[in-house]
Amino acid sequence: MTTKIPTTVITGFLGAGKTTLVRHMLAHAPKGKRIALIINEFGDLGVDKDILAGCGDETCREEDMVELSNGCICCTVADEFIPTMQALLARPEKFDHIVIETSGLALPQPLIRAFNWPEIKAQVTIDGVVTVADAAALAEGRFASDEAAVDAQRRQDEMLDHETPLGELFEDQLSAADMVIINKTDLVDPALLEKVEQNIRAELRPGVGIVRAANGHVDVTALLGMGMESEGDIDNRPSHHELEHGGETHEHDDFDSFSLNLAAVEGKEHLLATIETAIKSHDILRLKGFAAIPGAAARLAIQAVGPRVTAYFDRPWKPGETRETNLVVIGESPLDRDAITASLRRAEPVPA
Ligand SMILES: Nc1nc2c(ncn2[C@@H]2O[C@H](COP(=O)(O)OP(=O)(O)OP(=O)(O)O)[C@@H](O)[C@H]2O)c(=O)[nH]1
Repeated sequence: MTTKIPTTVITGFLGAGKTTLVRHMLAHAPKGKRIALIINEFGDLGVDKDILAGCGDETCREEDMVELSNGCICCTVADEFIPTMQALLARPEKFDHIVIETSGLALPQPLIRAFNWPEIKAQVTIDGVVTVADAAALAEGRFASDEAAVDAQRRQDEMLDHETPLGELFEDQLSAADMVIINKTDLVDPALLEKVEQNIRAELRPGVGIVRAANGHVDVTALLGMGMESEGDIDNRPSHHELEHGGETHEHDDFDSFSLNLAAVEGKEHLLATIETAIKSHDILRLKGFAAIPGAAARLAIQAVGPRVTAYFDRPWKPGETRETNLVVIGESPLDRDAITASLRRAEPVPA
């Protein structure tokens, strides 16, 4: 009997901390364990892979990372995910574990179901589905922008089980979970955190564990080796989208993303302030990328989740690398691309 390779699926909304968790997992995985990583990202810049590849640990080998950037993994199961998995399994090097980071907008259910496809079923199994929840976003009510209005509407219309696209997607991600990590606990006070946890618990299947964390710091040995074989239990993990739209493709047309290149920026503080203003003036859910700061020998990684903008120099520029600023912007459709672009271009130096 061949032993199947365990695969951990990491899901969770945009900016919840999936990449941060993966980085922690790779850094703290048992020595000698070879882990392959499949990264799927909404937006076409490949920021997550770049961040992970910059980690420098023996476990973050760039050749063990595969990027699926052609749309959300749940919509590209047949065309992209299965062939990618087959190619990974056909490699001469053997992996002990596979980790899949889905995009923040992915429905986990189609991906879980894919593990029942004969092409891969014989060789891999889902060790566990881990859903990362953003405690700060939940505490601030960012998933249901007007929860009271939605509830009032619900009371009037029993058929209306449709929340905001964000709320619905988040519930699909929770119902798929074998374990939920409530992340960003450092940003939320304990009483509110308790409420967040209660709300999450109400959406989970019985018995699903909840772990609280900051910066994805969880016990990695508990995370790898859950042995859930989740693909066998897919019918118990309902998805709003699948129930309401049958087998129709999930188009993600509720969300939009575009990337922007700035040849030069005036300076770090000015750039971050400009981004903050753009986020406040437009409905941007997520913004990330890398910036070339004048005079800096390292590139600046920029991360914005909702109103919170952070930045750090992640690695030195490589010799010959083009020093430029690339940002990806994600939000609910329709994004006013022209206005957001104009707003972000204020970070460029004013011509003399
Ligand atoms: N304060 C705080 N920030 C966090 C925590 N976890 C992650 N972050 C920050 O949140 C931002 C988003 O984290 P990521 O790990 O990139 O989130 P993600 O879920 O991979 O994002 P997408 O792939 O874009 O959906 C980064 O700036 C992280 O440093 C946490 O526990 N506390």
